[in-house]
Amino acid sequence: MAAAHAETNYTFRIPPCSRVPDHLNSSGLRIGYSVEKGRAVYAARFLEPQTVVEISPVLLFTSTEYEEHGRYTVLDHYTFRWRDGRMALALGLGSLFNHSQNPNVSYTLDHDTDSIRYTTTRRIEEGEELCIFYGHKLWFDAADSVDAGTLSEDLDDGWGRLTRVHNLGDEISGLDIQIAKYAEGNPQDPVEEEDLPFTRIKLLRDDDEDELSAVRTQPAWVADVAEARHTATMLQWLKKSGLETLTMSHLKRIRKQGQKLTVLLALTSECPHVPVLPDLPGLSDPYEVEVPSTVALTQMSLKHKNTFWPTVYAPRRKDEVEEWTRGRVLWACEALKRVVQEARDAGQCGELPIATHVPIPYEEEDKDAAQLPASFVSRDTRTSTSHPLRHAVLNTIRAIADYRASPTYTPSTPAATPAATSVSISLPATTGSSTSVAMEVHAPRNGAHYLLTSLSLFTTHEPCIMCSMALLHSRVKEVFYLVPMSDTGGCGSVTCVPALKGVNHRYNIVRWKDCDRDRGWADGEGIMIAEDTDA
Ligand SMILES: C[S@@+](CC[C@H](N)C(=O)[O-])C[C@H]1O[C@@H](n2cnc3c(N)ncnc32)[C@H](O)[C@@H]1O
Repeated sequence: MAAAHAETNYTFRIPPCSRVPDHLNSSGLRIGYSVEKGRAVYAARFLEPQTVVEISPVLLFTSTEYEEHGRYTVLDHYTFRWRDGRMALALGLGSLFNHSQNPNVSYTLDHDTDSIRYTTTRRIEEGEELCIFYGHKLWFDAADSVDAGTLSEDLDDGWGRLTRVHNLGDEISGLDIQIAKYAEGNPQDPVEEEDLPFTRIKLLRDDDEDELSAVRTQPAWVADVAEARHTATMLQWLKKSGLETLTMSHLKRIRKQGQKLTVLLALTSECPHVPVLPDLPGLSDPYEVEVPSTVALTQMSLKHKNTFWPTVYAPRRKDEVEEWTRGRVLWACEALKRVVQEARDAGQCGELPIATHVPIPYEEEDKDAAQLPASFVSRDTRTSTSHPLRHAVLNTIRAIADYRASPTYTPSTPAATPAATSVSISLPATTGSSTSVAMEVHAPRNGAHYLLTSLSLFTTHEPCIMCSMALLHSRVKEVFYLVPMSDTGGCGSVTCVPALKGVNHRYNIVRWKDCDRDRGWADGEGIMIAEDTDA
């Protein structure tokens, strides 16, 4: 929704409240009146998130008709850019949704049925106004946003301003709405489970660290104490020394190996220099050992971690849900947007419109563990390579393994570069020419580690059973997908591979909401494939 032309030469008046009809649609929306905005759509009752609240048929104008007439009329405040340069006027309630910087309704242009579908993006209370997002370049002073004018002038934030909104195939998608929503506010703020744009099908089980190879460690300073009676003195000294920090709270202070007692002094990351110790008989010089980076969540993980250093055991409460912050949700929305773009491009090049993306992890802990200085994007290349196994997921797994395992590869940008730098890496042709690596160099790569441990994989379509199994073997941390594949999916539809009995690894599965075939907004993204395709 946006005025197509800034130079409209008529006066638009906000209709007076006496003109508001008594109207209630079957989803519980009514027309009301707001002094600043004119007519508006309100919730007559509580509405669940992801509810389709209105489907408006549209009246279409040809581009000539619109250019010659429509744009000089009040229609210019109400029309949406449709296909082939046509303009659409939403009938029903569709034309009465006002604009908000924090919309609670997303909309999808349905070119097959010539209609626009409006869906709530969050829980809406009775009496609340329902608003959509018109774009950043507004032609009026928005009542609920002081920043809107500044944005339209100064900020190219990916919406591409109004013209982008109007371009064919670039309609405001559900993802754009979500990105705009989570870009606002404090990135540290937690997001309620029900407000997340996705559903977590399978949470990471606490046995994710059950393998010894998955234990993440870091160096720490320790010292041996010759006599047991001196450990208490050392602990008292430590408290006063300033070496102890909260980040050590998952580690016990003393390790006993046979008769040998060792005291944990400090994490090397927090105390780069050799600590100066008190003058105590039999105390060794400080030396470094590897200690676990995190608390032990399971008994098995505790056993493994204790082989490095005695660790605190803190199992999660049953059904405890991992918390998501606004920043992390934004990270996920942007990663998904990237993968949708890649799939759409692939489709336009004659490939199946399926793509995968492994971004640099959001959490610092995962960043450290994964040591992935590059984000990886792959598309399905079965068509161009005439190879049945060139699925997007397999191409990504292959690309990351090749990149990490190659002993000869040296990033063209030195690893010591202080700021993140984008460079391109050529990958072996066997993965298909479409695998690209957007490399942001932050750290030296880990040449020995070819798995996807600690990494999140985003994919447009639910992976097939083969790919779901490959992801399991690759030890991926979590898989996000947009389109469920009811006939072929191995992450919840036909079967749930990581939940099968006997598998030696489990990963989280996260499914985007409202993306069902023929119903959800993903349907309008140009990436739909036959349901019996293995994605
Ligand atoms: C599609 S119409 C929405 C319905 C309109 N309020 C009416 O009464 O017909 C778009 C117009 O509504 C008004 N409008 C929409 N959102 C607004 C907002 N946040 N603040 C002020 N006016 C708004 C602007 O005048 C805009 O040109």
